[in-house]
Amino acid sequence: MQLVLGLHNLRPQHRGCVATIGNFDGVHRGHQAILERLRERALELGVPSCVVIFEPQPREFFAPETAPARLARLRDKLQLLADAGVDRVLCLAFNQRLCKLSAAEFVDTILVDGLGVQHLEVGDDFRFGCDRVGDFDFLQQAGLMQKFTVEAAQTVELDGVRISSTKVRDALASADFSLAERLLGRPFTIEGRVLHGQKLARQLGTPTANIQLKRRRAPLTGVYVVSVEIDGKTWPGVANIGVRPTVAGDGNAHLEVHLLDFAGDVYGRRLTVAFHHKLRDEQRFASLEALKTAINADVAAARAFWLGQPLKKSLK
Ligand SMILES: Cc1cc2nc3c(=O)[nH]c(=O)nc-3n(C[C@H](O)[C@H](O)[C@H](O)COP(=O)(O)O)c2cc1C
Ligand SMILES: Nc1ncnc2c1ncn2[C@@H]1O[C@H](COP(=O)(O)OP(=O)(O)OP(=O)(O)O)[C@@H](O)[C@H]1O
Repeated sequence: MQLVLGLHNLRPQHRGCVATIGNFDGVHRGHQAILERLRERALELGVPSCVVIFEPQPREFFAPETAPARLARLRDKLQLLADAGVDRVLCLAFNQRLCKLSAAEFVDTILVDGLGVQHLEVGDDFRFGCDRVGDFDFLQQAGLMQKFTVEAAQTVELDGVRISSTKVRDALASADFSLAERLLGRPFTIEGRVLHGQKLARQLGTPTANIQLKRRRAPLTGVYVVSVEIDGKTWPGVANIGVRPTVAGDGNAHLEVHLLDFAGDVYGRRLTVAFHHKLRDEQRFASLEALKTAINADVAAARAFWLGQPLKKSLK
């Protein structure tokens, strides 16, 4: 999959494609259906498929403090789009200039002049352009004039409710991991590289792998029963995701995993963590001793959870 960063990096050879536009946070089953249709259209027309995404996402630009935590980092989103067979991603900087483009300017500059789009695939609720005035009808009218076709993808629902990134976030916030899995079409996982921590965990009796989240906020916080994939092998574990109030961290979200039956060095390795069950909220303890007692209880609860439960071999 080819990644084009910014409109200015589009070249004449990039013109001619089928495209879709959106945040695609988490690449859930609704997104997957659009991507599937996009792939079919690309094959029919003999042109590449292109997904237009924004960085930051529009809500993060307009309201950075209240925008929801992302389900996946940009790197993971690109991997998921590549896995869905997308040929090209155009990642546009969402800034003052872009957000002021009218719907007509957006179509002319990005879709027609930039991408030479032949077919557009969007959800029926898709809105774009300054003040979100552009919609499906607007695109269809523009397509008639500028010679591209537009199709509204059928809404994908689960139990009568439209699947959305928001619904996945709600499922994670209420620790309903089986619902999250049904919305995503795969288990919810967080992937990252293991960094060196403050080396306090050893003193607490439970060594932990500190996974770099590279984001300020995570879509879930608390203590969880997890499984962890390392080099294709899956291990049971218990994890804390949060700001670690007892040891006064840097204010950023951290993910720390204690692997139940693993003895070895994981520094620098990439781990994939799948969440199965919430044990409790993160707490500020009065002493390290109290934190240690709580962690020991978490480990015991995680062992009890895994007793008699088969570990899924692969998280993908
Ligand atoms: C299962 C588990 C539960 C945890 N629960 C909390 C908690 O409730 N509150 C908190 O401040 N830190 C919690 N922590 C994080 C510890 O504060 C952290 O592991 C410790 O500070 C060691 O950090 P280090 O790995 O950077 O040395 C938890 C860690 C684990 C593994
Ligand atoms: N359940 C769905 N069925 C069909 N199309 C969808 C569905 N969800 C999103 N889409 C379409 O996928 C494209 C990208 O969607 P986008 O990620 O911007 O929104 P979303 O998933 O609804 O997220 P949010 O909850 O943050 O609004 C848009 O064209 C959107 O209309």
